[in-house]
Amino acid sequence: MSGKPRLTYINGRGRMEPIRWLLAAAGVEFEENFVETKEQLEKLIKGGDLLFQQVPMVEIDGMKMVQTRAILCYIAGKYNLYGKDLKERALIDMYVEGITDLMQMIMMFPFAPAEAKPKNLASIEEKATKRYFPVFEKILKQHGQDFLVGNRLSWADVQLLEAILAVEEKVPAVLSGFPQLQAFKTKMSNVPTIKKFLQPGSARKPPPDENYVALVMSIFNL
Ligand SMILES: N[C@@H](CCC(=O)N[C@@H](CSCc1ccccc1I)C(=O)NCC(=O)O)C(=O)O
Repeated sequence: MSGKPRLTYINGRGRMEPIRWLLAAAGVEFEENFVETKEQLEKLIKGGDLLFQQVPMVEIDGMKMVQTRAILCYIAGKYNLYGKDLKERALIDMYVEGITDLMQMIMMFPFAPAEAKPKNLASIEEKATKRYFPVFEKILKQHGQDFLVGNRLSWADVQLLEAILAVEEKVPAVLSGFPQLQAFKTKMSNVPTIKKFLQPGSARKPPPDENYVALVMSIFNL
């Protein structure tokens, strides 16, 4: 037993990627157990470790945690990335939930039929530039700190950086109208633990491709 958290999921972003980001930002090394076939998933289910017969599952502090948000909340609390008090935690929850709504669109994009993809991409760009990014541009301008909440790194900063990079993979110029977010991206990308995660060879997973889509479809009933 290494003592490190152990992540069970497919070798791809999916629902586990925000967990990888948060652990990496916290400077926590982790192990990965990749589910590669439907049979492996069924074996895990039979083994009784998956509370709702689903992954992600993270083994941490003697627990076999499931449910992505529950896992993220536990990690944020454990590694002091969840604010200094209830009100800061409330802000972090609001920001993270909003960003998660945007990330859900991105997470499901690869599975849309080809004819729907142009419309879905336009919708991602529309929501990013008209609903979500303007909110964080204003917060950063008004807050006058490097971080979204308080004056230190939190889960919200990590989730926003992940979302900025994910949208830029589809819409490279998406930050052209958001100078505060451009500065935020540069500063957050240079936080040592995040900078290390952004280096090639880290546990960060690549953008979804057709192999990833085939893998997910072969294992899960999407
Ligand atoms: N509420 C749960 C949902 C977990 C979930 O849907 N897990 C899927 C794998 S992620 C699937 C996935 C992978 C990539 C992109 C989108 C999606 I959805 C699963 O185990 N399905 C098996 C089953 O439900 O029987 C969470 O947040 O963790």
